[in-house]
Amino acid sequence: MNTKFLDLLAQRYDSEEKVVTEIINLEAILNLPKGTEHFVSDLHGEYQAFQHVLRNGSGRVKEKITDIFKERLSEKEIDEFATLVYYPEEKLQLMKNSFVNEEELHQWYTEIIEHMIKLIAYASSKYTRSKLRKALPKQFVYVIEELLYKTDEYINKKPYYSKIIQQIISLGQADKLVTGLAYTTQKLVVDHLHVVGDIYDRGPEPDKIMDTLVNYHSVDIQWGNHDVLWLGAFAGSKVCLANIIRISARYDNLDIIEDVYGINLRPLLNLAEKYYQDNPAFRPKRNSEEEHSDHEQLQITKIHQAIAMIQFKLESPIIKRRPYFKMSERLLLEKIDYDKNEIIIDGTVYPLENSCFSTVNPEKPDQLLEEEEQVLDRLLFSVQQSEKLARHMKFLMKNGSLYLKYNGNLLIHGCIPLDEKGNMEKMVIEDKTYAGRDLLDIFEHHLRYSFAHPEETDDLATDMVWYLWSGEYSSLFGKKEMTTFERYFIKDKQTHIERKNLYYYLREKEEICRKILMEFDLDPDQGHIINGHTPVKEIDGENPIKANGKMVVIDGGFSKAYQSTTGIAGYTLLYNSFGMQLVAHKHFNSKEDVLLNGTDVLSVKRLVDKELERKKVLETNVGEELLQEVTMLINLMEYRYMK
Ligand SMILES: O=P(O)(O)OC[C@H]1O[C@](O)(COP(=O)(O)O)[C@@H](O)[C@@H]1O
Ligand SMILES: [Mn+2]
Repeated sequence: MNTKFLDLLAQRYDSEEKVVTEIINLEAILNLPKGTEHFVSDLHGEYQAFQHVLRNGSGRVKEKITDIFKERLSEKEIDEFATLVYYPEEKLQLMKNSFVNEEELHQWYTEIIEHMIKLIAYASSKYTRSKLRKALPKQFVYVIEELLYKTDEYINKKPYYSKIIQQIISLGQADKLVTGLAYTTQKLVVDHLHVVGDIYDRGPEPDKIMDTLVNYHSVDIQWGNHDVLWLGAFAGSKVCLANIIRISARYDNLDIIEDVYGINLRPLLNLAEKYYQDNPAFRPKRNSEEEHSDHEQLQITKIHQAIAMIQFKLESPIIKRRPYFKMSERLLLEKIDYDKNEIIIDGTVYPLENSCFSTVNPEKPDQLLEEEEQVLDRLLFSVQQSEKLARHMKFLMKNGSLYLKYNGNLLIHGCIPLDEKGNMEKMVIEDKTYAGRDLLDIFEHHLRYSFAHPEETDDLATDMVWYLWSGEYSSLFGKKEMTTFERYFIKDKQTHIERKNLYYYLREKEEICRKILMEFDLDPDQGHIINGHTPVKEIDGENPIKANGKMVVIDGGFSKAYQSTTGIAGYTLLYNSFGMQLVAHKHFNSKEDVLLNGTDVLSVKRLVDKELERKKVLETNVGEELLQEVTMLINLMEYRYMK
């Protein structure tokens, strides 16, 4: 081993004792049970529902409370306790209002603090003391540790402990302590979070989800097609930008663009007012609680049309300059007979309805009006100047990837494109052929390049980000075509169908999943593929656990817009040292409902896989890294202290 490196390391571990202590510490950690991984996907802006799942650890919090207190507390008391752990600030307020005098309140504080300490002792039993310390509220570390490590045999210390608690209460620190303990518990039940894509679009608060993730103790993200659309917009893709605004208008979420990210929509509105009228196909879907005035609704409808038409025009030049995208069938503006208001697709003539083509020049249908170009330039400038968006997008890049190999599993939002024989589908990009893992790697390479060069707007990397959104062999889209145009303008529903890649049928087969795992150098006996993206329709009897347990699909529809088709309100997955469990969540009403009624017994669990032997840190990704550290420290030991 490089002695220079060892000399550097010796600066940090500058005594024999320090090296020995660290080796012993790491070896001990390697033999602890692996931490709990929590998988969520397709959050689609549903911040409240996401918060709930995060705070209750997909049922883990209540499970732990029940384990310890089922003999001592009633079901109602367990519910109340759990709610306090999920939403400490609000629940404290409610509790405080429910007591008639201070004495009662103090009595309650005393009990609840003791209960919380017990809960934390239990929830942290598989962690080292040092890890637990890091999860404790800073200002109370000393006090909590005193309370945690008390042993009941020392009866003579009892007054000392109750004195500590009484002091905390009388010094007015109880609320802070309870709140801190609640958040510590949340951290302890889930060690690491995976978000398997689609944070953005449809729902009202993706920005708040991003803020939560930025502050979360340990998280990675596998980008979804919608996330990539936002990344693309920030990276300079005008067509991605048009798409995010179109979807925001469609779902009545323009305030995310305008108020949250501070992007000025005024120029777009002016253009929209000039060229568009009311149009039923472009009215926003009812999303928010608040009613719009007719005038506001009309404005959104006009913006929706203006940006949709810009989007369609922007697609053409990309399709033309990238023949290997094989999207020429999507040059729909050229297939329109503007006099007859019809379109010919695959030899069939379809009448167009709700058309709004007043900015289209039939001779050159993809030509943008000068005004449209100006609007786009200003929008792009505004997007790339938004500090908040920059913060969120950089985080998404830093913590995200197209796919992830983690503890033997393959996490990917969409698919690995396959052909009819189940082989990895090939795609030619600039005369080179890619398939399987190589294809995904080149996609990711282009996305990262595009993000690093936001000033380039028409290069291959930037076009490729749009391909990831809607191209046939995109691992995030995984369908033959995106029929957005047909959905707006053609009545015949046959034209709306988006044919899925064969992956979505073949993934039911175990041998296909094993083959994919091997393509990614994963052990097919141990590994699973974890997917999001396609809502699992429980309602129709679809099973989210496929291919003899090798494949788990966890898009159950956090997105309210999709809950009627799935019949549930989202799946999450838990993977701890005992195995993997799928949790199906029923509809989440509101935080208020949970606070007042404790309505939280909503999850149904299903076992995906049970470990024959409890899995240790040693067998995880983190374990691998720790092992390398141990090896380095042993080298240091030999080099420095054992000569
Ligand atoms: O439900 P909407 O708003 O019409 O969106 C439909 C579009 O969304 C997509 O399903 C992509 O979004 P998802 O990744 O959430 O599935 C497209 O395939 C489809 O064209
Ligand atoms: Mn998706």
